[in-house]
Amino acid sequence: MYADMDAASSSANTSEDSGADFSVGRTSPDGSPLFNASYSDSTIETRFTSLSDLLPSDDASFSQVRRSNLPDILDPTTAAGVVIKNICFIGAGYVGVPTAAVIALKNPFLRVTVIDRDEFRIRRWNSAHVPISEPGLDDIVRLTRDGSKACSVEAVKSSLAQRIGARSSKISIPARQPNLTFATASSKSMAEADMIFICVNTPTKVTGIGAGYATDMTAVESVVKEVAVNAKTGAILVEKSTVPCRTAKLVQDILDTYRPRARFQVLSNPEFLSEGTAVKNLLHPDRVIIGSSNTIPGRRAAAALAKIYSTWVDRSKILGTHVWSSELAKLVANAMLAQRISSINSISAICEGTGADVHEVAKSIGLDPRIGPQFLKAGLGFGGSCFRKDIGSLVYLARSLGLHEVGDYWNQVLLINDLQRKRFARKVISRLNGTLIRKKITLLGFAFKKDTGDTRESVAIDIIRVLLEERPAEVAIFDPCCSVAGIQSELENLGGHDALNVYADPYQACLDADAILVVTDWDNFRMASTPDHTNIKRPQSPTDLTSSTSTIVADRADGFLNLSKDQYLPEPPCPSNCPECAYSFPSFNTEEHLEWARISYHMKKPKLVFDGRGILNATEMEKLGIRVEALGKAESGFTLF
Ligand SMILES: NC(=O)c1ccc[n+]([C@@H]2O[C@H](COP(=O)([O-])OP(=O)(O)OC[C@H]3O[C@@H](n4cnc5c(N)ncnc54)[C@H](O)[C@@H]3O)[C@@H](O)[C@H]2O)c1
Ligand SMILES: O=c1ccn([C@@H]2O[C@H](COP(=O)(O)OP(=O)(O)O[C@H]3O[C@H](CO)[C@@H](O)[C@H](O)[C@H]3O)[C@@H](O)[C@H]2O)c(=O)[nH]1
Repeated sequence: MYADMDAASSSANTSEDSGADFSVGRTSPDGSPLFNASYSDSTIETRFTSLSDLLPSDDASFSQVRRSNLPDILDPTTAAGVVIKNICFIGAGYVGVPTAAVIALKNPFLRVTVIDRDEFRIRRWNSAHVPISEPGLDDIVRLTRDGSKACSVEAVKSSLAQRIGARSSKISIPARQPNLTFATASSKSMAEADMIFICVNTPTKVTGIGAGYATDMTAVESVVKEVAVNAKTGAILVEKSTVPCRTAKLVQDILDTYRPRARFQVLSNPEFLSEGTAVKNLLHPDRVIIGSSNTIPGRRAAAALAKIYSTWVDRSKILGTHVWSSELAKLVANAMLAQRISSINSISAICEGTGADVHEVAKSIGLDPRIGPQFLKAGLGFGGSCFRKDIGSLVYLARSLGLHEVGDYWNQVLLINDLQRKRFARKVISRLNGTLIRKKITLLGFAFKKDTGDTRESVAIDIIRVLLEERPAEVAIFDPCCSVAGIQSELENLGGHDALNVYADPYQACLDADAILVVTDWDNFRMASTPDHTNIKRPQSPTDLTSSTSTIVADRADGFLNLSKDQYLPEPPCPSNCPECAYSFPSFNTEEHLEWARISYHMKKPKLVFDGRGILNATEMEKLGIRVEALGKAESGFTLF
């Protein structure tokens, strides 16, 4: 797979490179010539002859002035004269909309427009059926998209009132004008924008040079061309998407090619939010990184962006860097986080062979402040749309620079992640006596992590693939947040299979299961924190699947806004034939815990539950007759002493 990469740096004049379809061109680390219509193939060849071509020093537009002589981006005077009134976000996805909505919320005098070519997505953002399930997001979208009514709230309950020292028992909140719009029409929104955020997807290439590792820049390239044609001169382009290091040069090259006389500034402002906590992360970021060129206009553009963030982010958390550092920092942040997960997962395999408990090991090492407790949760490994692709991009970058050992080092993080899923699936098969024929296996969870309905790079798919090879009678799937139709469409990647069934009810999914696999760390799948087995209502008959469950307090992001429900304006009405109104979502109340006693009653012996996320208390489950097998703990029956 990598053989082509070295060849590419010395001989780019291949059939892939010379074709007009840029989607299959090299994208990292220095793909800009391939995206620049003005370069001939011979130009490309000259530019790829040595490693020094890949280094920033050759790039005048990004390194004109020594950094020490540049104005401070946090100094409000640096942005003087840069007027930002209209902002356009391109890409109405998991990053584009939460970021746009929070910027709109905190900057009521800015007009924010989110555009996307996906009409279905835009229609849903303009409806009561927002397409992304993210705690707190629907509140912010409603407030910024629809505006709000004036109202008063009880001061005693309001942290806002406490902060402003209000004496009255009520404080008045004025009406708010809408300042967030969703649209498919792109050229007008781009033409009006003073600042344009690129938030489109940057997946891994699936074919061509670097397939499986390099970033597919098709969407970025396409929107930058549109921006070049439509944007007003002086507009600031912000890379919000995660992109390979030196993409800003690629962007600048495209702009120069299509609008040679216009002047644009290109910034890098990577996003670090995690799904499930996106609103929380955006409202309280650890840091905001703004990368710019080493030029005065570059720093002024960075200062203008810093000013927008500083309406709610402490200036000490806003860091100005060179654009290459900012682009690379995003890949490195994800690689370091994922590396911790693979490191602890590699230890989980050792634990299984030695009798140590990986959770005890993780806790023990996490107490060392130099190591810290975060991202040491052993289990099925990382899924999601980011970690795999971003490490792939880093591996590709290193190998393209001839740093093969460095590439191999980071690639090992991916290999350990794959291994963990395989080990889990093999463990299930082995515990079920090596055969799944005539057996029902239930997967609890399909989303790549809790508190999201996102199924991209779901761990579940890989596990199901292995299970299906053993020809089970049924693989049943339940997730509290993913729609049945959404899971079914993901399963189509497996080529469709009669044995696969998606349930909207967890108890139906678990009925008569030979084994249950906990695949996502949903809090609902944990046992209630104070289990009292004497009080657990046992079903009277195997068909009694109706009893209610205990309640947990969900860690939701609501309340961030100090909002009274009286403030909301009515949501846009749905047409009578609204397809989303007919969508089937799980009937399960997402603020309830599963009743494991009830599940146990309906399971087949030996009542095996495989805990892929380390969220179940094996001792408590044993009281219900359930045997829990987990990654990172000694094999059942293993005794050292
Ligand atoms: N999802 C996350 O948690 C997260 C966090 C940080 C960074 N990122 C990065 O942000 C970027 C976007 O990720 P996402 O999860 O929001 O992706 P997404 O798939 O949810 O959204 C991307 C959107 O871009 C739209 N799009 C693609 N090409 C377009 C075009 N030519 N014109 C208009 N719209 C177009 C798509 O229709 C889609 O709605 C990626 O680079 C990703 O790596 C994602
Ligand atoms: O100790 C841990 C922590 C996480 N995970 C798994 O790792 C994956 C990713 O989790 P998380 O990082 O919480 O979610 P993401 O939404 O993928 O966020 C990551 O990817 C984003 C996209 O680039 C970045 O912005 C975030 O900073 C980065 O945390 C999930 O499958 C988790 O189950 C573990 O297995 N063990």
